[in-house]
Parts: sequence; structure tokens; C-alpha cells
Amino acid sequence: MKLMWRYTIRYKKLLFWNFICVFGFILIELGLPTLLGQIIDKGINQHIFGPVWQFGLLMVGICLIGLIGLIGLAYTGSRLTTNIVRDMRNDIFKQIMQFSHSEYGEFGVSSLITRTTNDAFQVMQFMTQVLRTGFMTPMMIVASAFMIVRTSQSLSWIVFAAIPILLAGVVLIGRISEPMSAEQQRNLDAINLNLRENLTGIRVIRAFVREQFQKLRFRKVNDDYSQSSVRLFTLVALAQPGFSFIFNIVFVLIIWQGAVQIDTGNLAVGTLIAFIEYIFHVLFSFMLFASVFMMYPRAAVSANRIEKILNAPINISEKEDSVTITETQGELVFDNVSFAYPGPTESPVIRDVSFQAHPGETVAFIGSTGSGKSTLIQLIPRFFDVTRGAIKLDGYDVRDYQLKALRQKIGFIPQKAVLFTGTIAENLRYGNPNATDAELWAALKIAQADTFVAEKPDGLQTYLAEGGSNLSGGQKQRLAIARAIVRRPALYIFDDSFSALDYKTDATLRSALKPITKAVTVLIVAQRVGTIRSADRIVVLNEGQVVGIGTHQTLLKDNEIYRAIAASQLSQEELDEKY
Ligand SMILES: Nc1ncnc2c1ncn2[C@@H]1O[C@H](COP(=O)(O)OP(=O)(O)OP(=O)(O)O)[C@@H](O)[C@H]1O
Repeated sequence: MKLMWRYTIRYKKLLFWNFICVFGFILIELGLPTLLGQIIDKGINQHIFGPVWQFGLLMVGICLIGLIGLIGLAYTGSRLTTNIVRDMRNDIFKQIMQFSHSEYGEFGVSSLITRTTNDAFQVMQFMTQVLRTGFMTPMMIVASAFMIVRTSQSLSWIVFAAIPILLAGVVLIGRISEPMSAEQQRNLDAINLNLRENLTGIRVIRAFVREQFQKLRFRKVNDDYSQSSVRLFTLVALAQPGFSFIFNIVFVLIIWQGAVQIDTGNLAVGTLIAFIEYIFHVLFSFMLFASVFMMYPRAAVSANRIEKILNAPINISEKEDSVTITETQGELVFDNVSFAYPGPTESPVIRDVSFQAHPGETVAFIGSTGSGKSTLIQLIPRFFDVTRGAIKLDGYDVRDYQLKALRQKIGFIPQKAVLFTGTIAENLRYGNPNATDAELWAALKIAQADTFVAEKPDGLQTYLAEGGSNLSGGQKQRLAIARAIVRRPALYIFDDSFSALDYKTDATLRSALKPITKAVTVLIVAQRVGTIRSADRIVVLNEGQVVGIGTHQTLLKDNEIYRAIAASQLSQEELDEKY
């Protein structure tokens, strides 16, 4: 509730008007029965038509005010809730953008999506109900209770006897439904996870003819969700007839007692009609209030899930006086770096790694799969922080930098090219919005992507479908390389980015890169010896440790692991070649 209130209070004016409109509504609901009672008792029963006109006109006036109140209530309520949920989603997104990769892993992408969409929607639904009825119903209950006591004290006890029973029912349902709601949301997370996996992996599913298997897996999570929903909705649905039953008993008792009192001359017919109207309002308001109350546990579960994101500590943060400008560009030092992924085992995947890379140099990393190459280079832009040791870029520890300043120095080309929905030009300008078309074409030329882009009828304005799915793997990779070039960084990091390219394109691309990387530092992670044999230094990794540093020639001579990798990929002639 704190979370919802924090967002609601931002809109004090709307809240104020919402509150005022509630009065309009109460006026119509309680004013009409009072006037109706007067018409019957002072007009119809006495056969005098003056009061009928008089009170009738008053009823029309009250109706108009009430109508304005109702329209205002609907308008302010919907404005408030949409604003609240919009702000909430913006804040969630802002927070997610600051998450390190550990936090992504902890929450899971699917759950982050569910929390931003469905949980926020649950909160919105609850807030809509609160703003429509949350203020109104308590006021209505109090005002109607006052009118009930004022109209007939001898009948009012029947209503007041029923209220504690109804209250107990509402509290009980709220208690039982809370864990059920939590389970329902967890099951929804599971559906999203399953769906994401199936949609992204559809080609593999088809290739392995596993549609039936996946169908059964989906059916299982979907059934779990519907079962938890059925349990929850049954509980809430049971409340309705239960409350109606109590209401009906109250009405029967009042009509019976009222009839007795009319018979003895202690009560007028119009008063009984007004009394019944008040009771209807008190009970109806109670019912609305109860529905808000019963929705609360569900909304609280969702709000709690959202709050967990908003309050999650950000592992990768900036210091107060963080570095923004440096004298050198691209001077990299790894000083006894160790790193363990957060988790139950926390055993290091990088151990005591030290090396240096200077501007103008190309340093390559090779090693068997899982030896820690990708992990190592992800520590430089601080996707994760080192566990021990330090990484220094241009004389400063990467943890001392302003994150933006640090990452602006780096042109990162991930293992799997990621492109965004939009035009090729928009994608290329991702790291440098001011780049000219000529600069984009120059970068495309270096990345060996100019020909295929030029062949497209719309050239740079070619629209890329979701994730660039209308391009080949190699085309996507070349665009990702061009995007990094457009940025003109001080440090290039190629994380196995050449593996999607054929040997010839790989070689041409690397030689085209040379002129623009003369004064900057280049790090290349590669599986292919051919990609890195001309590097100034090659770092050989094995189980997270450096087992050799040198040139292709020196490593071939001195390093057994490198020799084995090279021998498995190159011919004897190539092994004998001098670089
Ligand atoms: N997010 C993660 N959480 C926990 N462990 C991880 C994570 N990512 C990688 N690892 C583990 O860290 C080790 C190093 O993985 P990494 O991806 O750095 O290796 P790599 O040398 O780049 O492998 P490849 O050549 O196959 O890409 C592996 O044992 C892997 O299982």
C-alpha cells in the first residue's frame, strides 16, 4: 500500500478533485431516498401535490449535481490510475536499466517482464477500484448509518448486528487469498518463461520435431496457472452469494419489523421506504468496500513483487567523484584479477589474471570453451565487478569511473549480435547519434557490410524486423561491428565476433580495421587461430587462468595448449608460416 500511496500522492490535485466528486455521488445516493420519503409522506399520502413538485424539482437538481460528480469521479480516477501505473513502469524500467547482469540473473528476464506488465496491471486495477469506491464507500457507510439511526433507531439494530459477521467474512477471505495470489503470479512467471523459450527456440523445436513435447510442457504450466486462478476466483466468487444471503436476511427482518411498526402506527410508509434505501446503500457500499478489501491481497502481492525490483540494491554503482576524463585513451591493465559469478558455489571462473594492452596493440584471447574468455572481457565495461584484483583503464580502476564515461570508451561487439527494431541507420547510430551518413557508409565498408546494405532498395533506411530477424547471422554480426566502428572508441572488444563470418570476410574485415585501430586498443576473443595469429599478443586461457602469453610464433614454440589448439585447426604448412 505504501508503494501505491507513494505514487498516488504525486498527483495531489487530481486526488483532491476525486475526493470532491465523491461528495457529489453521495449527495445523489442519499439525497434521493430522503426526498422520495418526503414526497410519499408529505405529498402522496396527504393528497397534496405542492410538495410533490417541490421535492421532485429538488430531486432533479440533486441528480444533475450527482451526475457531474460521477463523471468527475470516473475521469479523475482513470487519469490517476493510468498516471500512477505509467510512472511505476517508467521507474521499473529505469531501475532494470541500472541492473548488473547478476540482478538480471537473479530475477530472470521473464519475471521482470511479468512484473512490469501484469503486476503493474494488477496494481492499476486495484487503484481504479480504490479511487472509485475506496473513499466513497466508507463515507457512504458512515453517512447512511447516520441516516439509518436518525430515521428509525428501533430498526437499526438489525443492520448493526449483521456488520460484524460481514466484516469477519471479508477479513477471512483476504487472509486465505494472499498466498493464493502469490502462487498465481509465480505461475504466470512460469508461463512467460515457457513462452519466451518456445518462441525464441522455435527453429530448434521444429528441427528436432519436439512440438508435442513442448506442447505438453506448455500445457503443464498453463494448467498450473489456471488451477491456481480457479482456486482464487472460486474463493472470491463464494463471497458474493454468502454476502447476498446475509443481506437478504437483513431485508426480510426489516420489512417484517417495519410492517409491524406501521401496523401499530409507529412508522410511516415513506419512512420505511427511505430506511430500506439507506440500508441498501449501506450494504451495497459495504459490498463494494469488501470487494476492494478482497482485491487488496492480490494487489499487495503484485506491489511487493514490483517493490522488490525498485528496492533491489544495484551492485554496479558509481562513486561520488567518479572519473570522467583521462589523459590517455585505451591503456588497459589487468592486475591479478579474479572473478566468481554470484551464486551458491561462488568458485572463481577467472583466477589471478594479469596482462596489459596498449593503444595500437591487438591482444587476443584463446582457450577451450568455458575457459573464461567472455567472462574476462565482460569485466572491462563492468557488466560484472571483479571479485579480487583490479582492472585499470587509462590509469584508473574501472570502478572509479562514471559508468557512462567508462562505457563510452569501449566499442563492445558481443558474441551474439543484438540489433534493435528500427532502420539500419538508427542501429548504426546507436552509440553515436550525430554520425553522418558518410561516416555510416565508411563504417559499413570496413565491416564488409556496405555491399549488402547498398543492395537493399532502402539502403540505410532498410527497416530491421525484431532483433534483425530479416538478416543472416553474418550480416547481423557485420552490422554490429559497423555500429562499434561508428562510435570510434578507444578500446574495441570483439567477443568471438568473427566466428559468424567466413574465413575470407574475416581476413578482409580485420585488414580493413587496421587503419582505424592504429591508435586504439583491440581485444579479440576467438575460437579460430586464423583470426588471431597476427595479434601483437595472444593470451592463452585454461580453466580461468593464464597459461601463456606471447605471439603466435612464440606460443607455438613454448605453449603446449596453444600448440594443440593450433594443430587442430591449421595445416602443417600454415603452422610453419612466419607471421
Ligand atoms: N552467468 C553465469 N553464471 C554463472 N556461471 C557462468 C555464467 N556465465 C558463464 N559461466 C561459467 O563461467 C565459465 C566461463 O564461461 P565463459 O562464457 O566466460 O567461457 P568462454 O571461454 O567464453 O567459453 P566459450 O568459448 O564457449 O564462449 C564457464 O564455466 C561457465 O559455465
